[in-house]
Amino acid sequence: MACIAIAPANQNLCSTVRAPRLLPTLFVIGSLKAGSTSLWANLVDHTNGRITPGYLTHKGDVSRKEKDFFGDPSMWRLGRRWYEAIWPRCTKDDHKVAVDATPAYHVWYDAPKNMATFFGPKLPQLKLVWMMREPVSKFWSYFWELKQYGGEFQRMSFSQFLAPKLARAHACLEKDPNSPLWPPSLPPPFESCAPHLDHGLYHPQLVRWLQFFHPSQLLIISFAGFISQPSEVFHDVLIHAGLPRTEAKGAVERLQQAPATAHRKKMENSRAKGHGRMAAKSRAQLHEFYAPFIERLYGLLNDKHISVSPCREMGTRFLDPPENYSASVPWRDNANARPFGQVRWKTSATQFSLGSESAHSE
Ligand SMILES: Nc1ncnc2c1ncn2[C@@H]1O[C@H](COP(=O)(O)OS(=O)(=O)O)[C@@H](OP(=O)(O)O)[C@H]1O
Repeated sequence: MACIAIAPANQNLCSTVRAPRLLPTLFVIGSLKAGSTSLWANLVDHTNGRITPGYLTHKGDVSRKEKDFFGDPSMWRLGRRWYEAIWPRCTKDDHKVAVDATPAYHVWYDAPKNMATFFGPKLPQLKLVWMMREPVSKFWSYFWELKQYGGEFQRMSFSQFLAPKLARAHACLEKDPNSPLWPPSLPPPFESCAPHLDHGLYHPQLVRWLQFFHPSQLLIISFAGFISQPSEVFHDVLIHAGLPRTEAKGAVERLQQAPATAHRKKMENSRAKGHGRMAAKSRAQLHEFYAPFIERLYGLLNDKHISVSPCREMGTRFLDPPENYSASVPWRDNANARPFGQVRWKTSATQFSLGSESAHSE
């Protein structure tokens, strides 16, 4: 566990209003479709109440986990009092840690700035967790999530969904090959250059977060590592949140002993399972699109010495596509944990080693 910086003993952040509230110090800021529901459920289910999710808002069930406040401008407008009121009251000897797990935060350009405004000099006390998944399978997962919402996405095939977005992004890259393509609000001609695709552009997003947060406040989680070593990742997150080692150990034991219930399965939160796999051509196009951004991200993580959990994936190419890649099936081995310098991205359809295409492709 030596690669995870040990957080100072947990300090509560109580708001200054007359009936002070226990404000969150732990934030899961990303990524959409990268296991955040599962991690969040482990945090609130297996820490004996030590990690607390706060109250429901008008957004219903999902708001136990996701408060949305610092990202979505319509939520930010609700104001400080509104946010404070959705957390439990502070008690004298309260050792709880409140968690706001909003995986869309990393996509909102103003989220880190809003946090800085809200927390002021206490900002350095916050701990951020960012789960990162190889962006092509993440994009596929998000497509099936969008289909749940009905509307225009309901009738769309994956290639109909993808083609105009890629065309738009490539047009922007032709104008400037170094365009970050994010945020969507870049000035013309780079406005909305990569709709939906921009969720996987971790590099420019991380640059933005580092304008407000010290690298040691961040813990990146490898999605592949989360699946293969859930206990180790859980332990790292608890230590990052400031829990003492003895408590973290107890929580990990409870997680390991927990039965595989329907609740746990539900918390995996899959919409993509049962929908086959992405067509080889789309997959190759997406890999080609994301490859340079992922290279830049590896460079930034290494330059800033940002912790990655599980430890064995630190300094590795943990976001590369695995061999025998299938977008619909998360991999469970350690194929990705290769040293950072070793380039593995392959960018044309013919270079992929592909199994036979699923009958349900798209
Ligand atoms: N333990 C475990 N094993 C394998 N896969 C897992 C696990 N936990 C979460 N997942 C996968 O993570 C995807 C859901 O991520 P999120 O909960 O972050 O989604 S959301 O953004 O909050 O909607 C969703 O991915 P897809 O199945 O590809 O859609 C889940 O299957």
